[in-house]
Amino acid sequence: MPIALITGATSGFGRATAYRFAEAGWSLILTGRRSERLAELETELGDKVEVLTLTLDVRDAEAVKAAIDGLDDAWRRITCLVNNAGLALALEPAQRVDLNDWHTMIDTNITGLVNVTHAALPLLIDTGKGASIVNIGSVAGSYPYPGSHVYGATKAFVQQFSYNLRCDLKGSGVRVTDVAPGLAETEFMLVRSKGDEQASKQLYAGANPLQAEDIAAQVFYVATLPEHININRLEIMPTSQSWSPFSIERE
Ligand SMILES: NC(=O)C1=CN([C@@H]2O[C@H](COP(=O)(O)OP(=O)(O)OC[C@H]3O[C@@H](n4cnc5c(N)ncnc54)[C@H](OP(=O)(O)O)[C@@H]3O)[C@@H](O)[C@H]2O)C=CC1
Ligand SMILES: O=CCS(=O)(=O)O
Repeated sequence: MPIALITGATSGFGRATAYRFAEAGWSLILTGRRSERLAELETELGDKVEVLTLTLDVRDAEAVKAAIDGLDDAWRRITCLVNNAGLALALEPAQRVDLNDWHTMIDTNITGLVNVTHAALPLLIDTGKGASIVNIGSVAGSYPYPGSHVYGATKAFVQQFSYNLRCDLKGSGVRVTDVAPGLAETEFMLVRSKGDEQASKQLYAGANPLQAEDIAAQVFYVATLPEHININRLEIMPTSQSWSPFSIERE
């Protein structure tokens, strides 16, 4: 069975993606920081498919490398890497943000993603044709909005890194896709608001947002296309979400 390595599998898109690949019988390497949630996933999915869980903080380059280098032969033929672990922090405008929040987003969404990619690339290249890297970007990487500051910038990195990887992976058979969702109901806003359940409920209320399963279906779709097809970028919004006019400050 093909193997998917999914980062941030303990919640939201990552968790739903684990379920989607399990439905198709894939073997799963599931990672996240919360070991108890990983253990739950192993219990829930382990009787259906092969599951290996790795408690990992993607920001820790050495730990990521040790975990991936240390995979047994049976787990090394990775067909799909889903770089999903990530977060937004801070709802304030840039001039009022705690600098630590910016660093956490950069360390997780950029450094974490490149840590995992760097460690997994040799394995994906060994797998060759049909292998893929699915990076979870965001509409925030393409369109500015107030309060997006470093979060949107990290997702712009994800998009460009995905395109640039394609250039270097030419001839290897490994595909790369930037999946860029818009408003989606997960623990994302709970994390962004630092635990404010009311703020999270309010954001999604009446908006008919994307659900984690909607994104999982798209990730599975791009990873299972015929091997000669590479979707470069897939941008997905709920129908309820669109753009506003430019904002003009008048005298
Ligand atoms: N929901 C949305 O509206 C959108 C989200 N996204 C992106 O989708 C991705 C998934 O977010 P979503 O499912 O919504 O949010 P969730 O908060 O539900 O899930 C985030 C996941 O990332 C993991 N994670 C966070 N930091 C780290 C870390 N340092 N090391 C390892 N794992 C980490 C968490 O696991 P744990 O805490 O156990 O480590 C968790 O499993 C993110 O990259 C996010 O930016 C993109 C567009 C829209
Ligand atoms: O990445 C998340 C989507 S949004 O909140 O920036 O629209």
